[in-house]
Amino acid sequence: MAVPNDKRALRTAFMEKRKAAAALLGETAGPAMAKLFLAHFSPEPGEAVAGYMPMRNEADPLPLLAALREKGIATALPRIEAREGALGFYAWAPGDPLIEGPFGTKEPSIKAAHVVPRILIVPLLAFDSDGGRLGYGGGFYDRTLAELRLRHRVMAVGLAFSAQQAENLPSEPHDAVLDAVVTEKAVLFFR
Ligand SMILES: Nc1nc2c(c(=O)[nH]1)N(C=O)[C@@H](CNc1ccc(C(=O)N[C@@H](CCC(=O)O)C(=O)O)cc1)CN2
Ligand SMILES: Nc1ncnc2c1ncn2[C@@H]1O[C@H](COP(=O)(O)OP(=O)(O)OP(=O)(O)O)[C@@H](O)[C@H]1O
Repeated sequence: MAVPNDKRALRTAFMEKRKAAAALLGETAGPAMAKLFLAHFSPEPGEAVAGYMPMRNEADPLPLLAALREKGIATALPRIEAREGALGFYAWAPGDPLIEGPFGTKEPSIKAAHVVPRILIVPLLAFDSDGGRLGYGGGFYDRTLAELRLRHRVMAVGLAFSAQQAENLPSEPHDAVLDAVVTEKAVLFFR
């Protein structure tokens, strides 16, 4: 099935909004988001938190990953294991080596240990007040959250600039919903 036209136009529009917000807020946003996350979520040691390596003006989760690591919480990054599949997660902390992955991503080394995360920090282009999420269109997080949610409770926490909030994103049956979003200003809970 073709990608709905409105999703494509929204991707272009929110790529621009995210770029402007990143330029405006600079390096202050990542630490502000880390502080807000830690004020609302308290992962237990043993509950791994998955983040991502920021690309193309995405909100920066590295200050948060570093803070979690200091508290003794295991942190991980995704690896694209199959184009049509779910992401795999592998142990990684700021400073650990990275290798080039598909689509311009950077991934943990092949020696990193496999991790099953309970909290996922999710990258996005846009979110809405129902927890709807727009990504790059690969469907990776939709498939990953659907698969993980069959097995155990997961918290999917979007990380975004407040300027990435959309009115009403188009929603398709396969779209996985976010539990919360952390911006530089607030934490929003959706379910
Ligand atoms: N930082 C980060 N890491 C991530 C994601 C992400 O959104 N952000 N992903 C989230 O899923 C996965 C990677 N998925 C991606 C999917 C598509 C493109 C991409 O550049 N797509 C092209 C179109 C390519 C095509 O049509 O073949 C584009 O948007 O121009 C990038 C990453 C896993 N790692
Ligand atoms: N649970 C699923 N099972 C099989 N295919 C899926 C599933 N979820 C998504 N897809 C596929 O992924 C495609 C892209 O989905 P969508 O446009 O919602 O991506 P996205 O959420 O914006 O991207 P991403 O999650 O990679 O950031 C869909 O058209 C569909 O073919």
